[in-house]
Amino acid sequence: MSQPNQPKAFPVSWDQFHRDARALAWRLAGQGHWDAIVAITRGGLVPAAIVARELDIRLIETVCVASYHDYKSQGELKVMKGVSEDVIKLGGGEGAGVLIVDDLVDTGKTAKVVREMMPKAHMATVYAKPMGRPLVDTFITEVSQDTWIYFPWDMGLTFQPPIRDGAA
Ligand SMILES: O=P(O)(O)OC[C@H]1O[C@H](OP(=O)(O)OP(=O)(O)O)[C@H](O)[C@@H]1O
Ligand code: HPA
Ligand SMILES: [Mg+2]
Repeated sequence: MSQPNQPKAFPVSWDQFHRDARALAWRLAGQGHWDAIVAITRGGLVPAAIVARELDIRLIETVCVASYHDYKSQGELKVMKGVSEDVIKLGGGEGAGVLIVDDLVDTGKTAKVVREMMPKAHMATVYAKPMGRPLVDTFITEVSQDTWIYFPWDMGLTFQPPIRDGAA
């Protein structure tokens, strides 16, 4: 289940993800008001929907970034769609009043590219690893750098052999 270069696994159920994303919304609610959310696709779409519902934010934009092209290694980072100028200018420019949402920050590469587009925006993720943590303003749970987070939309139920049959 773990990635070859990340020996520890942190599987997250839908239930757990919903709880953690809602906890993120609670934390954000005490920190101000946002005019819009920019969701970093695709992983950021799910927490963005939950945070938008909790904070009653109706203006949702996407920034389409892909950094991992397979399940084994980090590929080139590609920005496939940027953020509209209208959203960047909302709170006076440079992303002021904008909340950027992603599922997690790992190396921080994705967050860095998006932050450069909106230096005054607030960056929020549900999970964070130590390398990327300095790039995030608000997050809920930190896991170690050698942990791979398994999101519920990437998983399915599988049969588990009984322990007495030799399961590890
Ligand atoms: O901090 P980093 O090392 O840049 O990694 C974090 C990013 O990697 C994953 O996205 P990915 O590009 O795999 O695409 P996805 O959201 O479509 O799964 C994750 O959803 C973050 O956006
Ligand atoms: O730990 C992770 N889990 C899922 N996707 C990711 N993309 C970067 N790091 C991770
Ligand atoms: Mg992503």
